[in-house]
Parts: sequence; structure tokens; C-alpha cells
Amino acid sequence: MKYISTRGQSPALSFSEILLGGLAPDGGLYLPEQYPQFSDADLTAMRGMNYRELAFAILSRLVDDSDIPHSDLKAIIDKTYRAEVYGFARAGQSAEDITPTLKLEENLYLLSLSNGPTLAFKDMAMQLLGNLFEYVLSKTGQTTNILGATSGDTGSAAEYAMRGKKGVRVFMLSPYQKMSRFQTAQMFSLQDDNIFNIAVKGVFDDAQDIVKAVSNDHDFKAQYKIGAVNSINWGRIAAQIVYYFKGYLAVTRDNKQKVSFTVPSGNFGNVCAGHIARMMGLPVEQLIVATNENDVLDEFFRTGVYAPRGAANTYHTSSPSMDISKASNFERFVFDLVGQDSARVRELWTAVDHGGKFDLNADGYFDQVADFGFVSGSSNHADRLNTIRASKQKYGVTIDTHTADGLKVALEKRDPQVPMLVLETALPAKFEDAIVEALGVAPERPASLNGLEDLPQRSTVMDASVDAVKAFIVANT
Ligand SMILES: Cc1ncc(COP(=O)(O)O)c(C=O)c1O
Ligand SMILES: N[C@@H](CCOP(=O)(O)O)C(=O)O
Repeated sequence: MKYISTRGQSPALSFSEILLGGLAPDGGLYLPEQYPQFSDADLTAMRGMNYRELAFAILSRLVDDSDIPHSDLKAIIDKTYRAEVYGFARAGQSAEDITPTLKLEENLYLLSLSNGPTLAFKDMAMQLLGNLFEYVLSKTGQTTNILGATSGDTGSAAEYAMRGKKGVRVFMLSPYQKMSRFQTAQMFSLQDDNIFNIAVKGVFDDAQDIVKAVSNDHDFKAQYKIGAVNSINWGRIAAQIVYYFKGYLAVTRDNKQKVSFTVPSGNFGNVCAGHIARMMGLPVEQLIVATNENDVLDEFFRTGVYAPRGAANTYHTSSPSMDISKASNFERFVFDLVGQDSARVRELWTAVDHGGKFDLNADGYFDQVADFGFVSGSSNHADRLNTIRASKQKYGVTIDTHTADGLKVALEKRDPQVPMLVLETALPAKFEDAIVEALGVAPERPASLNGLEDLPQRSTVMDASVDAVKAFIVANT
């Protein structure tokens, strides 16, 4: 399997050749040349599989044996997806399931993706990436300096996956004072020598822009061996495809049944993995994109206009990990929507990269969005508190603020005849203040994380400047 850029001006490369990097040299995002297809017989064979077997069945179709020997790939998957790693399952759920489903009512489920070490869905891909990076680096004797941007969850997941790993340094940019207390403590309390936290005076998109600018400086990228862990990295998306299959198989009995997914969305990485699972043959009815007040994506799916916003119009909300107004992975979906016409993608993103917008109505592409199953909705602070209360009262389940955005939109948009899986993208312990506001009591947290916020913290505060970040990397390598 080779990977091509959405912008069509980079050479096709193998999985391991793109594994450490982020953007393609032409500024685009990598996608497989063709999506592998999973037939009815394949789905039937998957029905008895555990998470590790399922992950191997899918990822071995995305990684050639000649690139990473499948025996090695299998060993890396087996080492990653263990109950001990994803052990924060709710009472009554089995950690062995890795991503257990929780039935709320008839045809309505939570797909629990946040039972890993940092209590968010990012651990699903990041733990695998940590092990894959270590494997590839030790084979080639290389080192890497990972540069990432986080609104709260990617950062901690990456740092927990990479801390202490030989040959890896992590430079993680986060928006200064905009993460929850728990998220901040999770990252800034790490004292490992290979972890550098940089708090950027700005919003998440400023941090993400810096990561992309550094990635587009090819000389700097090569000299300082800059790697990526954000969802611009194909490895992240590949690993996230697996749990859509797992969720589907958990709530259906035969392959004629379809299911829908609701995905709390910001950078469009998670729902993009769902889109690709559907393109690979997973029987998906709706893919519902749920946003918070930062509703650029909802606006697109309602109107056909994609208009990323600047920092002044990006709100700080109580689902802060979704405070994103420029959705990196949206380019991957638009590439498919425009019939994989990379020249068209280049035109569209020339506008976006210069602070502009685009409208897909005129050339008829917006009419085709529904064929891909996409639907959207948004939620605000009052909605999310009400949904957290309703979930507790009706189902006895405390959900986090991002999952609440998802559940709110799922209830509005779903077809009650079709099983709906709402992706649980974080555990409530990460957003204690909002949960206390909604329920009057603090959410449960794993005993091992008691007192997290009291640990000593370290980070470097910096202006949102590409040069300042580059200088920091140079000084610390
Ligand atoms: C808890 C949580 N929910 C939802 C999202 C949105 O996911 P995505 O950026 O893949 O759309 C994020 C951040 O990415 C997150 O951390
Ligand atoms: N919500 C994310 C933002 C980065 O998203 P990514 O999926 O592109 O890494 C976060 O929590 O950091």
C-alpha cells in the first residue's frame, strides 16, 4: 500500500516512510492510494475477533508485509491493546474489550474510547504510535523531535506514550491557560527529560499553525528530524479506524444491519476515521458531526461553506478540547468529496491557507455530501450541562462535556430505528469543574490520579511565534 498526498504533488510513499512525519512535502495530507475493501465475508470473519485481532485484520491491509513484516506488526499490536493499558473501564464493563459499548437505551450506546492512561480517545492511537515509533527508530537508528499541538488531550496522550522512549523528544504546544485544570496538570507535571511543554499565548489553532509552518520548512524539518503526533499523521487515523469496526460488530448480529455514529468533533480526525471505515465497506448509515460553540464544521455540513475562523472568533468553552476553528483533517474528506481531484484541493486550500473560505455549492459537490452519510449539529454550554444531568438521571451514567455535545446532537439527529453509537471521547474526571456545575458533585476518578493537580508543574510560556518555537527546539536538542 502506498500513500499519496491530497495535494497531488508529493511522491507516493509506504506506511513506514510517512509514519514519523506529518504533512506531505506539498503541504497536503496522506491517504491510501486506494481504500482496502472489507467484504461481507471479511466482516463475518471479524465477528469473533478480539480488539487485537481486529486491529491486525485492518492494519495489515494498510501496511505492507514488505514494509513492516506482519509478524512484527502483530507483536506491536498485541503489546499495545491490552486490558492493563486500557484499564479504566466502568464497573460492569470488561477492560478486555478495550473499547466496550455501554447501552443507554434501545438503539443508543456509548462507545467507550477513553479507558486508556490519559482518559481520552487519543490513547487509542497514541499508544500504538508510541510503540511503532520505537520500532521504526530502533530499526533505522534514527531519532525524532516530535512537535505537536494540543487543546488538552493529544498532548497528554502523546507525552504518556512517548515519555522515556529512546530517541524521542516531545515538544508540545498548548494554548496558554485554556485547558482544564486536570489536563494542564496531566501534562505539566511530567518531569521526564524528553518532554517539553510550551504554553502558547493564543488559541489551539495558533499552535496548530506553528506546527504546520515548521513542517512546511523542509530544511528545518530535515535538520531537526521533526516528527508529528497530531491527526495530520496518517498513523493516528489508521489506528482510529479500528474502533468503528469494533463498535459496529458489538451492536449488530448480521452484516445487513447498519449503524450510525455521532462524533464530538474539532479537528475532524476522529470522524474522518469513521468516514474511511465507511469507505472501506463498514455498513454505516449516518456519521453525525457534533460541534460545540466553535461550529465551523456544523456550518459547512448545513450550508456547504467552509469558513475557518480566527482567534478572535474562537470561543473558550466548557468542552475546551473542541475549541478549534480550522479542522486539519477536513482536507482528507474534501479530497474524497471532489473525486480525489488534487488540483481542486490545491485551489480550495490556497484560499484557506490565505485566511479565506470556500463554498462547494456552485460546482455541485455540496449536494453529494449526504451520499457520504454526513449530518451535523452543535451544542452550547447550557445544552451540555442539561445533557450531563439528563444522562445521569435517565441512564445513571456521568459523561464528560465533549461526549455530552455528542449525545445532545445524536438525540436530535438520529433515526431511532438504527443503532446509534455516541463516541465517548473523554472521561468526566478531566473536566471536573463543569461536572460539578452540572451535577453538584465531582466525578469519580481513578485512585492513581488523586492529587494530580497538586503535583509540581513545569512549562515554558511563549508568544505564538514560529521563530520562537524553532529557537526553543534548537536550544533543547
Ligand atoms: C475529548 C475530545 N473530544 C473530541 C475531540 C475532537 O476530535 P477531533 O479533533 O478528532 O475532531 C477532541 C480533540 O481532538 C477531544 O480531545
Ligand atoms: N482536541 C485535540 C486537538 C488536536 O487534535 P489532533 O487529533 O489533531 O491531535 C487535543 O486534545 O489536543
